Amino acid sequence: MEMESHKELLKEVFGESSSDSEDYDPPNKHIGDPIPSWERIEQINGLWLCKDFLSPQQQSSLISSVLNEGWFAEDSHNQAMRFGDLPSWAVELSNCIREAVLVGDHVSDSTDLATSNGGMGSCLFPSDLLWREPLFDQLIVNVYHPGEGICAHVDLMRFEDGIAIVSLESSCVMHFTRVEEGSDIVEQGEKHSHTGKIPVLLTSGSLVLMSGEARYLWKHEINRKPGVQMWEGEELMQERRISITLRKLRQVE
Ligand SMILES: O=C(O)CCC(=O)C(=O)O
Ligand SMILES: [Fe+2]
Repeated sequence: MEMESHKELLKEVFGESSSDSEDYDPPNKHIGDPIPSWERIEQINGLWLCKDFLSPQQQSSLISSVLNEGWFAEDSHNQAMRFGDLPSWAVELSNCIREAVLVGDHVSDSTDLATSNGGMGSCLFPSDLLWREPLFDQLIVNVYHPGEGICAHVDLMRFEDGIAIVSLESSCVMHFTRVEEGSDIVEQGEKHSHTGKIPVLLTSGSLVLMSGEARYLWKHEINRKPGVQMWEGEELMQERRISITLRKLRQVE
């Protein structure tokens, strides 16, 4: 049933697949099987990645919607921010995110039983965040040209917990570093690189969810300077990258 509703929702959001697309089978996807698979970044509680969130068709349609807004008509414009009522494609994207969490939940529950001790990190997206209305009311679209990235930061406290990032076009590596690196919190056991940076590969169509520790205790950055964007021993090709970040403004008391 849930699978059906997800399918219906995707159809509603991105339209019925056109007849000429019937012979097109996106890689790693089975037709009629849109259940998203969630990957937990094990070193970072509250950080989840859904690599197959958007099909290639959905990605193209989303890129068109974004570019049709006309926000990036001039080359010097590389960021657009919207508050409150979001464009319909962003509302639809939010709905898809909620649905992907609901449908994917079961997958993560079963893996968690085997791989985690049931701590905070095992929760894909806390239900109080998932059911708030609206789920998101702030949107940032970033367009990155080759060489451009974003410095290490924790998102501003004016935003609530629960942040989503959808990636489009060029893949990139986002690095996560603990806030107060070098303080007394030392992980037992497994050692990571001496920099303590955790790399996460963001491919086109992927969705990242950050909540809890991932949102508050880790900085994230994208450094696209030559030689930095390495994945599995290879440097990633850098062309244009578009990201869509969705957040909720904190209520001011
Ligand atoms: O472009 C991205 O993937 C991340 C953007 C981001 O971290 C931000 O706008 O706060
Ligand atoms: Fe950010």
